Amino acid sequence: MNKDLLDGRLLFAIPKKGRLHDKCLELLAGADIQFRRPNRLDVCLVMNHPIALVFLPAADIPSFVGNGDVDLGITGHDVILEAEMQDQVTEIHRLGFGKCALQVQTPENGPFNSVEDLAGKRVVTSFDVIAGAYFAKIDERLNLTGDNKTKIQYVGGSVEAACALGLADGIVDLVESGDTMRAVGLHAIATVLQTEAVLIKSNVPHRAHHAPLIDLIASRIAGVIAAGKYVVCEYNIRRQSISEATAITPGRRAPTISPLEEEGWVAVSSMVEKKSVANTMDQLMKIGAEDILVFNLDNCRV
Ligand SMILES: Nc1ncnc2c1ncn2[C@@H]1O[C@H](COP(=O)(O)OP(=O)(O)OP(=O)(O)O)[C@@H](O)[C@H]1O
Ligand SMILES: O=P(O)(O)OC[C@H]1O[C@H](OP(=O)(O)OP(=O)(O)O)[C@H](O)[C@@H]1O
Ligand SMILES: [Mg+2]
Repeated sequence: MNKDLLDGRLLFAIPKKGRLHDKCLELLAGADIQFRRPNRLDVCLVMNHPIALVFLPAADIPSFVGNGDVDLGITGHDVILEAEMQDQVTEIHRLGFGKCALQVQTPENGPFNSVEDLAGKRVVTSFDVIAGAYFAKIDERLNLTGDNKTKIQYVGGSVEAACALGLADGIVDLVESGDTMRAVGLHAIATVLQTEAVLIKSNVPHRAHHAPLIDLIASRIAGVIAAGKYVVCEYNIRRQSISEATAITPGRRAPTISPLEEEGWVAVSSMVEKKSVANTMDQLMKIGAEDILVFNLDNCRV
């Protein structure tokens, strides 16, 4: 692509593959950021905004954003810390996907069942910066020095194979469902950190002229995230039960309450967190609510 085509455009980095890629495409669609990505091209122009999307490995995005090579990006909180870019980028929003934990794992029936047991031994990981700092503190606490310190070795992937191959006494790797860990006979002995996908912007000042567009994208993305988190719950209830109903469905500011044509009855409409809606409906039934309806949100600004 001709570099002039990118002039003046806000550069937005998106994971090109892996666990975060599909969710990012959904977010872009929800935020009405329209583009066509020609086969195998990693840079493409957005049709309805002065933006270019740059598709990069998730682990490279923190340094691209932190160094000001691109303005905005989506990646994991974990890889920002691993790239030591937390002071060069600002996390604008947590995005609610890519949630997992970075955990210290050892063979289930082995001799190392705490990080103190494992300290001084061989640890294999793709997160050698984070794991190195983590074990350095433990080594210091246990007065392990020189050759007795924990030996951290970097591998680029398939970390979980290291113990079975006899290359490691323990690993530090991501765990979501725990299926991978259990499948290879490992168990978690400590959690180093929790992570999820985040929207980040560069702290490099020469990109500041893009601030209004960054605010617009951030607000649209926040709307898409909130729309996935909430549903609208509507129901009818007797007027005398309004205060109980309001306690169960307080809404974000307050529920909308409108009179029904039938004397003594009102209709209530309120946003409710998706994850607790079944429980909310049970409670509404108990106070006599009728015709309880739940609607998904396509998009919102809240
Ligand atoms: N199992 C998982 N569940 C949830 N989020 C995850 C999981 N694995 C990784 N992530 C998140 O996604 C980010 C990118 O990891 P991912 O493994 O998808 O990228 P990749 O290694 O570039 O891709 P691939 O594994 O396909 O080569 C991680 O830094 C982490 O934030
Ligand atoms: O707890 P789980 O739900 O099993 O998820 C954890 C697995 O997901 C990631 O691997 P990924 O699929 O990205 O493969 P990779 O090891 O090749 O990066 C991570 O490295 C773990 O291996
Ligand atoms: Mg991976």
